[in-house]
Amino acid sequence: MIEVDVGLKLGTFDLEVAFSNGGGVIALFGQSGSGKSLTLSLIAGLMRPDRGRIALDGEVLVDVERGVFVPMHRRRIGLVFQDSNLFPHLSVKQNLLFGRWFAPRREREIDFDKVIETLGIGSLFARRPAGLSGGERQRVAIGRALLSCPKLLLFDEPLAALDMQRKLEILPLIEQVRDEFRVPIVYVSHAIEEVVRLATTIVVIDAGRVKAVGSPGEVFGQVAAHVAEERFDRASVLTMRVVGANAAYGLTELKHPSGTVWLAGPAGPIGGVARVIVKATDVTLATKPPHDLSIRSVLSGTIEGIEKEGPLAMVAIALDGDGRLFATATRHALDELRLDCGVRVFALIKTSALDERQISSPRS
Ligand SMILES: Nc1ncnc2c1ncn2[C@@H]1O[C@H](COP(=O)(O)OP(=O)(O)OP(=O)(O)O)[C@@H](O)[C@H]1O
Repeated sequence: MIEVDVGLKLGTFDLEVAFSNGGGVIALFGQSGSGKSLTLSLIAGLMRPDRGRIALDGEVLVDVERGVFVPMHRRRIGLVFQDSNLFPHLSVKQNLLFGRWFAPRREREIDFDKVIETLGIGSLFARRPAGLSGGERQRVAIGRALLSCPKLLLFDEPLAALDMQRKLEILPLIEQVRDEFRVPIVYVSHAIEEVVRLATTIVVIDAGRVKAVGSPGEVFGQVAAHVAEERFDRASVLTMRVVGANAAYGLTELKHPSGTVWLAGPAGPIGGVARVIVKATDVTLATKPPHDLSIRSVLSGTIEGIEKEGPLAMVAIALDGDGRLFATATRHALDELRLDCGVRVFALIKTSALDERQISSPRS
């Protein structure tokens, strides 16, 4: 259990954040410069807050009022950054063992071989970090952090420097770390696909303040207040069943009570359940079922809310059966189609807008 309630003033920037998490992944999500990395630095012990308290599993790491500050190396916290920060003069194996060295012998519960196998890094032992690809470096960095048998793992934009293919390789590994090694994680990112896929709880940070806390569905299910600014961050999380596949075209068919969504790529076994993340900007609205269009993914529902700002609008749709879907539209389109609360609509989703990253298996 991580408990954070701290304040820090740096120049003109004022950070005041409070949140706690019992386990799983807590994601700090927000725009660049909102204070996510500063919050991680305070948890890691890289910086001291001006006020407040941080506790991990009941142990107080920082209590400004009582003069408590546990130094970084005694916090038992593993760090993974965007650039892996491996020691360039050490081999991969030495880097991994360095992480191990920090764990007190009797607390080395995490099995070395299991970590190496999970991350697929056994063949890299003799190599130096400079000779590794970006994805390999991040896998070794995750291994090093995990092998220190931390009480908490901190990830700061670990995928930001990687291309899409590498991201798709590493995301499932982070999920495995979450599920198999059961180390609580605080994960910083401004990529909505990553936080929705990984997080149990999302803390939205905006200009140094906590703006929202909740599950992915709760946090991204709120109606946008600032349409223009938030439209690229707005997404819906829908629970669907995997019902079939079109192997010839590499497509997976997902069913929701309101319709069908096709995914370009795999989504787990047929019969399984998947969470699908649909960005509001990838949804088009129609008042009739579409004909003669290339769109194959269509969900039906009723408009339950509209927020307008400038030329744009954010439309919230109560899908038939269950769930809420957001769609962006221009105000011009709303007027032409006479879209208003209570109107039945068909939401068209571009299949190519959804990839494996937008799909995850819900955790128990
Ligand atoms: N040492 C410092 N002195 C003064 N201001 C700082 C210092 N470190 C960070 N800041 C400011 O604090 C704010 C929050 O920075 P932070 O790195 O936490 O943002 P972030 O949300 O992690 O952004 P990004 O996603 O770009 O990394 C920024 O405005 C930054 O300029």
